[in-house]
Amino acid sequence: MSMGMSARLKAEAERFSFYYGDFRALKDVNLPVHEHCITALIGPSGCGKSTLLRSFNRMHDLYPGNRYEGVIRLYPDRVNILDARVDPIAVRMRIGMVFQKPNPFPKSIYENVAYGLRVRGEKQQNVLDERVEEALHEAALWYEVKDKLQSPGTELSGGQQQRLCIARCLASKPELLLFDEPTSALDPIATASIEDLIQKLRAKVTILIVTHNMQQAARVSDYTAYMYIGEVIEVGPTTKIFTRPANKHTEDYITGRFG
Ligand SMILES: Nc1ncnc2c1ncn2[C@@H]1O[C@H](COP(=O)(O)OP(=O)(O)OP(=O)(O)O)[C@@H](O)[C@H]1O
Repeated sequence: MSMGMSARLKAEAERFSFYYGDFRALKDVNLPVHEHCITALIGPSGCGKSTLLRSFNRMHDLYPGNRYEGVIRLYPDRVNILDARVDPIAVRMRIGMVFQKPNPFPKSIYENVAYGLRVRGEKQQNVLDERVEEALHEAALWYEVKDKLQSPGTELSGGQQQRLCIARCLASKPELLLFDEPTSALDPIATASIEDLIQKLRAKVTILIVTHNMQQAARVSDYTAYMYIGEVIEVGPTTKIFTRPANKHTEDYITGRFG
């Protein structure tokens, strides 16, 4: 087993289905998410990768007509985060999300990172300063921004903005981080630095990542789940999925015969 492998679960989807109105976008999905590992969701366009990822922090709650069925369990407390009694805001404190396009708030670098802490009621300046610096270090951005913390976050480069968004998530000390194609808007150099960062982050946090780039999945992830038309067809250690997939469909996709 490689460094990132762990037998412990951080989360899992169990017989999970999702509906946009009458349209069933996910069908009885089972997906283990191992603690301190990187799990990649791959599959052809429209197979449901983003829909599944967004379910993990109840993003679909924001639109009427959307419906979850089944279970998404978070460990160690085994709470079903889809339970109507569970507050989605509380879920999003434990499970952060980084989007495809960097989306810093129109605020200073400092305030972007301090945001989640302020929302939680943190008022002590020294605590805020410390957490902001720590999160910027963890996101490998501190040395680039330490002398301009009051500048607008939106004035950073694309790759820096993405690391700022990662720092914003990390400041709240999430247990699980969701990445939705986090490098698709970035150039190859910024992409490499984000990939490097994601790999380092798994020491602190569990990671679930959607990528349309198979090479990226092969490079960064410990586990890969192959999805097709709303189903998880196969999931396992990345090396196995890419060299000895059990399913013919997975093999055809991996070898580029379709998709
Ligand atoms: N808001 C929505 N309302 C209705 N259907 C939707 C909505 N968003 C997505 N879908 C449908 O759900 C299915 C899954 O879409 P999703 O975006 O999750 O796929 P994906 O694998 O992430 O695709 P891509 O790689 O192209 O981003 C598709 O058939 C899509 O058309």
